[in-house]
Amino acid sequence: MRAIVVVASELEARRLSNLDLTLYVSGIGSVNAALATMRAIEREHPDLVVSTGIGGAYPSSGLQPGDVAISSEIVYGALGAMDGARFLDLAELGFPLVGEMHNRLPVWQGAASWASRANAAFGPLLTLETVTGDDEIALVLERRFPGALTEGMEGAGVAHAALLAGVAAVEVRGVSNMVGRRDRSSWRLPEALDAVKGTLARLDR
Ligand SMILES: O=C(O)c1cccc(C(=O)CC[C@H]2O[C@@H](n3cnc4c(=O)[nH]cnc43)[C@H](O)[C@@H]2O)c1
Repeated sequence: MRAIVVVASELEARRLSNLDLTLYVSGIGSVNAALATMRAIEREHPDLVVSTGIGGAYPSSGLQPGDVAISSEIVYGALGAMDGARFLDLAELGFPLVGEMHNRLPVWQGAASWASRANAAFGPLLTLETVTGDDEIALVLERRFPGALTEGMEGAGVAHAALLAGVAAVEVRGVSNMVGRRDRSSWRLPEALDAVKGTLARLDR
């Protein structure tokens, strides 16, 4: 199986080097991620695209900085409409995203066994356009998507482009911070990326 890896930043790519995996740097956000994935697929013809990097863990996930989460599904967490305080997702609005799919995008069938082999948490991973910086909004997102483990800004873009190209995708987030009130001094980038590196090394190819 030929796998390629998409990360948002050069900093992440540097820390994940020496893995014998082809790395693409997309830039921040789901649009950058989708465009970079599309180009990478045209060039490399992979069987699997792995979206990875640092991410924030939701308080109810039980995860801590330095832990890793692998996606059971990749979710556009804010694509929809607000009706007062109620979030209406694309299904409720009646707008399919791709085929019959709405906010939740499927992942590679090997994701669960990879998570168990790598001792990583396994569950829904959210994609947002904004880093959540408030405890109340973190709670709102947890209620909107029960069981969500982490948030990042690229996974759904990668999964969306891969889905359109007929290629499998999976997201892997190393927890750098807890989702909630912004406290940049508590972010643990090296620990998160070293944990991602260990997880990528356990990918069966
Ligand atoms: O606020 C800052 O000072 C700051 C400094 C460096 C980086 C940032 C980012 O916002 C990085 C966004 C980047 O990292 C991923 N990420 C990491 N944690 C989270 C999160 O809690 N929520 C959403 N995204 C997160 C994301 O995928 C981006 O690639 C800020």
